[in-house]
Amino acid sequence: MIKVGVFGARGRMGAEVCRAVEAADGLDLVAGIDVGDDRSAVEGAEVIVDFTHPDAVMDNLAWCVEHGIHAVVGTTGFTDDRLATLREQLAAKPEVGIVVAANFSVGAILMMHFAQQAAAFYESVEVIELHHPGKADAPSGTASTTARKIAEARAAAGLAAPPDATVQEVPGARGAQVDGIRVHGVRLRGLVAHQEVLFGAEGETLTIRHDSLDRVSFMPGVVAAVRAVPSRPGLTVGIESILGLGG
Ligand SMILES: NC(=O)C1=CN([C@@H]2O[C@H](COP(=O)(O)OP(=O)(O)OC[C@H]3O[C@@H](n4cnc5c(N)ncnc54)[C@H](OP(=O)(O)O)[C@@H]3O)[C@@H](O)[C@H]2O)C=CC1
Ligand SMILES: O=C(O)C1=N[C@H](C(=O)O)C[C@H](O)C1
Repeated sequence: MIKVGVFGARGRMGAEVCRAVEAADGLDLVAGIDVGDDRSAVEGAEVIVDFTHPDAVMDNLAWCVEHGIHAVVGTTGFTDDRLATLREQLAAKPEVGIVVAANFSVGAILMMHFAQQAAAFYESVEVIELHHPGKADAPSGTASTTARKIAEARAAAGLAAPPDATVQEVPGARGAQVDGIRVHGVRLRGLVAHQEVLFGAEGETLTIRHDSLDRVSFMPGVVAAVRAVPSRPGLTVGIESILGLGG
């Protein structure tokens, strides 16, 4: 049995993770805590799952590493600087593993993988992410990750910047840019988590779309990461390698 604790247990994702851990063979939910709760409740855990807030997650992870507890992290907000900080902290505790992933749904991971493959073949590309209005951040972690993967693939293929007249009568009308890729965010009651990647070339377009219609879609990836992390010391970014997709 792997003993699991959950940070953010009363949140949208944390509550779903508690249910998934309780239902999963070989996992034992030690405790779920939220804002204001004492972390000592999860001290018996071997793995912590964190779905909290970008402002809280680094402190939570420093605590996990200090206590020698592995972590599976879905909370967004991971810049290169934050990942470098985690690597430094883990260097002092080489037996500890942390898996950080912007998205745990298998479909979203495939969507990013397919987008990366398509990127070299299209002059134009834009990313549209669509989420529930309670989302803490914009653009989504998934959209930023997708844009970075596309930018890397374009650079490797020697593509120039996408064509763009950059006319914006209203600032923001053309969205944000992540590594030179346009990213647009929609917040709409009724949505959960959705993304389209639009590619264009002379006379054709290709749209890759993924929809998480329910937060259960993230659970197989979370459970797989919880099972994998005790045998993966150090930092793992993304769950592609856990799912056997490489990366
Ligand atoms: N990687 C993935 O596949 C996915 C990632 N996410 C990400 O997960 C994060 C959470 O999303 P979501 O569940 O919708 O958000 P919610 O706001 O519903 O839940 C977050 C919970 O964490 C609590 N919390 C905040 N700080 C702490 C802390 N220091 N210790 C313990 N609990 C804390 C919040 O309490 P309070 O409300 O009192 O502040 C809240 O209950 C976001 O960054 C989101 O982008 C979401 C879906 C999938
Ligand atoms: O906040 C959310 O809901 C989600 N957050 C993650 C992100 O920012 O990419 C994953 C998914 O999009 C849902």
